[in-house]
Amino acid sequence: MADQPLLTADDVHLSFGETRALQGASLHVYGGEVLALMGPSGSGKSTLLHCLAGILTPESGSIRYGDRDMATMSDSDRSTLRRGEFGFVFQFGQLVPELTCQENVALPLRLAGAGRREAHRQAASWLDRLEVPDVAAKRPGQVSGGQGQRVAVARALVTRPKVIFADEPTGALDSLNGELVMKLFIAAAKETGAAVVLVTHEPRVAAYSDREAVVRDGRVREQEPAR
Ligand SMILES: Nc1ncnc2c1ncn2[C@@H]1O[C@H](COP(=O)(O)OP(=O)(O)OP(=O)(O)O)[C@@H](O)[C@H]1O
Repeated sequence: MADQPLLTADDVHLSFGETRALQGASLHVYGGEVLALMGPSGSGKSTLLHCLAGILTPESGSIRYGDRDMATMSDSDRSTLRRGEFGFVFQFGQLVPELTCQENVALPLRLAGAGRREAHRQAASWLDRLEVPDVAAKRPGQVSGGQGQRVAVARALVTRPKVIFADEPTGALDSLNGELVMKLFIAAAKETGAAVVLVTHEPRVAAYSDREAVVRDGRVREQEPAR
């Protein structure tokens, strides 16, 4: 694991109207680790994940990626960062319904400039690793929730991102496939030095992580990294 954090949240505050979702949340995420964000429903886990990913901007406090302050980046720099260096597995609406599952997985590579043939070859290989090669030609509406979730995981990993953000990535999966997805996240962290930040309610899933951080009332209590 790297010495310097890859991502740092420092005293982050964010409200939705009267709801104070984050009230001084601080967190460090290191390259090469799988970090599980746990905590009660409504405690601010997803909001924190969205702030770390540069999707939401805190009202106060800072989010740094390496030595860059996300708040001072332009919208277009933030989207370039998200597209080029981050991978996402979110609960809802992540696959493009008009594209086949293989085209969905190939899409981030195509957006990054890869040729069609190469993008499709890599997409097929990731669908194999996620053990859903048979859904390649189907559209997301024609596959089960669990298959769709594995396609979304393949799409997040295909570009070998530096940070993978996952919100309940195993929620629609049975325990065997949940385990498969967690092992692929761990492999991504260990092979490429990626950081994996995942929100989960399941202690069984968190048990695969290197470290846990508990979010409660918009604040974080994080385990010390093992050194
Ligand atoms: N877009 C929004 N508009 C209004 N309130 C929101 C919005 N997003 C989150 N909230 C509120 O902010 C608080 C924190 O929500 P958040 O989704 O971060 O919690 P969570 O810990 O991820 O919850 P869960 O485990 O149930 O997914 C909650 O009270 C929630 O209702």
